[in-house]
Amino acid sequence: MHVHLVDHPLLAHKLTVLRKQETPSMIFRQVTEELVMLLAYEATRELAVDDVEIETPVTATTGKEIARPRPLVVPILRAGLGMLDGMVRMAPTAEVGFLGMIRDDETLNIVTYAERLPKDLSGRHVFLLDPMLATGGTLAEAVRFLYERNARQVSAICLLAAPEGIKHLEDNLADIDVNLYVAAIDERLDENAYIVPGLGDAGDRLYGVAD
Ligand SMILES: O=P(O)(O)OC[C@H]1O[C@H](OP(=O)(O)OP(=O)(O)O)[C@H](O)[C@@H]1O
Ligand SMILES: O=c1cc[nH]c(=O)[nH]1
Ligand SMILES: [Mg+2]
Repeated sequence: MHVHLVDHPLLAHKLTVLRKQETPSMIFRQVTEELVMLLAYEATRELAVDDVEIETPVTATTGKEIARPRPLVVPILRAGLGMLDGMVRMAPTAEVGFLGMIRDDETLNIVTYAERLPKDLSGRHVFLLDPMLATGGTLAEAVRFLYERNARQVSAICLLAAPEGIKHLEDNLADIDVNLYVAAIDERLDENAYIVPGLGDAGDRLYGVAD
């Protein structure tokens, strides 16, 4: 796995807004989108492009377009949904698939409760979106799911990661080539497997407290 810690003053500032407990959901959603746009700029650096012949008002020339097959963006519901709009604004030719996964906060077991993805992901660059990489259980399952559908170019974009989660991915996805883009790697997990200092429950902060 290749870990890309994207170190930039704008990311650091916006992440601090998300961390503050008094930041309301409306601002949290807006700033999440902005953060994703900045991370997407780095995460899409290796996207393939094709030459395309175009006419400017002045002359004929050769431009570039994102190559086909189209990239696939996959937010992991629920919290990953908060990252979707920012990502597709940056990658306008991308298609979107969905994975619904929830971590049982007591057992830490991962349940996949929804899936809407192409059956065959051969040749596609897939971008997984999830703000939080805590134990790494969710992301490891999501990457494995994509791999089993023949995805061989997988990039995961997360806002925050815990060192324990990165280690879990390294240990469990040693056979898969994954690029991980994060805005910060925090100190550790607490006894409830929440990221410290973190930002709390990303899904709840985006959308309100779930039952
Ligand atoms: O690395 P892990 O220990 O697996 O934890 C991270 C997962 O927890 C959060 O989702 P959650 O399960 O709370 O679902 P939600 O998005 O519906 O709130 C987060 O968005 C990740 O998907
Ligand atoms: O800190 C954490 C850990 C898991 N899920 C979250 O939303 N936040
Ligand atoms: Mg949650």
